[in-house]
Amino acid sequence: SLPGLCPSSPSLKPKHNRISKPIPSLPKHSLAFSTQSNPNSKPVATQSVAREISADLSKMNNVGVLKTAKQGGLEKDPKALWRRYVDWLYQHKELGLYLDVSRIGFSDEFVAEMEPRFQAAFKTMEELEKGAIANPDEGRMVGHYWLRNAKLAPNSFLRIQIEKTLDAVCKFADDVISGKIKPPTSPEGRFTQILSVGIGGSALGPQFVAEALAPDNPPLKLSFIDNTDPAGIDHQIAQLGSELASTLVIVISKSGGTPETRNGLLEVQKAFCEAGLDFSKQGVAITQENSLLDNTAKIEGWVARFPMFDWVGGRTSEMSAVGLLPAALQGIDIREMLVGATMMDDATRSTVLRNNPAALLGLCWYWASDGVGSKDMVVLPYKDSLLLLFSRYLQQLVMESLGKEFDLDGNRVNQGISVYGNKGSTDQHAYIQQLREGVHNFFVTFIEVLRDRPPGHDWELEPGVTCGDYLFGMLQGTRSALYANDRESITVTVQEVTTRTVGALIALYERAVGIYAALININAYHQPGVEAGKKAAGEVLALQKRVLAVLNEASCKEPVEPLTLEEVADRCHAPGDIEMIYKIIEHMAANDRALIAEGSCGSPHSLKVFLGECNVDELYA
Ligand SMILES: O=P(O)(O)OC[C@H]1O[C@H](O)[C@H](O)[C@@H](O)[C@@H]1O
Repeated sequence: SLPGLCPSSPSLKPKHNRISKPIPSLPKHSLAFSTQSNPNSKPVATQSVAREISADLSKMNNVGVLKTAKQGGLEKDPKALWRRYVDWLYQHKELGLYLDVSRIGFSDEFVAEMEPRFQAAFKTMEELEKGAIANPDEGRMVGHYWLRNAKLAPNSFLRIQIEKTLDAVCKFADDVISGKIKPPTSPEGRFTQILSVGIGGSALGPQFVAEALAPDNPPLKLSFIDNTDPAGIDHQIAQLGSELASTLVIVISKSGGTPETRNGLLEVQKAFCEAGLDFSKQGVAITQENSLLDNTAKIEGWVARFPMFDWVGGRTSEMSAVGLLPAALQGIDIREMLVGATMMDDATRSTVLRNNPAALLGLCWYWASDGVGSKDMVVLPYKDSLLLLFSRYLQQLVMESLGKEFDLDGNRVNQGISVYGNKGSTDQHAYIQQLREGVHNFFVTFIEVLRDRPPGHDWELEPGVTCGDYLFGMLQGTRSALYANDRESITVTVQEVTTRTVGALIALYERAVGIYAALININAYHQPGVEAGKKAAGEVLALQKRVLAVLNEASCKEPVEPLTLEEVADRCHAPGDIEMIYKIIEHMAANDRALIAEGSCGSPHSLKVFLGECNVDELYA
């Protein structure tokens, strides 16, 4: 065993006189080094051992580069930390964006070991942007970078499509805002509301941009139906009330067939019908050409249709019509958002790690989560308006991209990084307790916005101190408190929340995910796992139809024949699905669509059910 690893060694004596279990004899390549903040802890591996490990590791076949064992705990000497901070600080001068990675403890050896992988990742990115089939599982190109710089597109056809769509979005938004395009009957004589119907990447981008950038009094107010929850849909429609007549409904679905979105559309069309309104005069579709949704909008003569491209994924579609149209209709300068993204794209094309903020993020993620997602990514924007960007939007971007079962070589890797968080300082009053003292299974990303309020609006709530100073203090204090307990963190700083910086932040994380995916050798651009859930949901609905048919038949008998769960399962020829049949009946009974003749859902074996009325047509359907 190596010197210093023996449990009796003073450097490893536990801080609280608890009996420490003897450290098991460790295999040669998985040296465990104390990361306790014990001041006496010293690197226990000598340089020669580290070199030996490093040499052997490079021969090991593994998901990623196993990081060189940590040399002791995290750096705690303030002078050394300051040097590390300055040495690694990334700054994008024009964007006013900083990236601080100094509180992630990667070693120089680790950076050196990773260099070849980063060069390979940069090459992968270069080929992706040139039009390579970067999504091999679906045989698709990956072109979200072209959306903000059409000249990058691999051919003139795509370039023209991108440019034409952007111009069409801008013109349509101008015409709606000016009242040139208006609803047929509305007191205001113009559109005043937008109702976006879409889910996942067809909702999260528009939602976070609206929260981050919409003016307090936008020309059209945006609301969302992003689920197939009847009560949620009713609530959104009720909120619109009579303004339904001046509501532009934008239905967003890349595939054009997502069930939740289709249900939302049908529910909204029903509301229009009940209000005596012609939906086609207020409907807009954003979908792939010739999709079911596109053809519906075409046949029904909706107000407008905008294309989505198969080389843009839902989670990277904010710079397509999906995000640009809702933003433009709220008066947001979408061309500025594209400029910010373009500037960041240029920066994240650098092949020098230290000059590439996305690569620096990838380095931190790999180190902190061992390249296998061993730690979660807690994201804390200390700015209310960035909550959705850094919680639900980033959650989808990271987890739907990286959470994959197989790598590109077909190895089962079950990869991913879990993302959660809301906002600071609010979350300090929720779960920071566990982060500071509990299970150490995360690293933090702080998002800092330097400008607290527009110029001239600041106010001292006590001599020399403003509300924003508290927010600043809370961020810095939490960062220090976590680091003092060996909790690592990254800090992204922007001057203020502007259209340009939001565009840059989107681009930064899109690229970071792409580079990290290359480091761990996975396809970041498909989502096979989502299909499994959709298929299973279809099977439940098919079973529900069979249950209804069986209950209907029993209910048309004279006298009515209430059935037990076993009888329903047998008549559905699905004895193995009795639990799902019970759940279906429970759901129908709760919505007055099945009647309980005997027993209760609390004791399934006692249940006898039938339908309230016999549907003769169904009998012979
Ligand atoms: O835009 P749609 O085709 O309706 O898809 C909406 C969402 O569906 C699935 O959940 C995909 O995993 C998401 O990436 C996508 O954003």
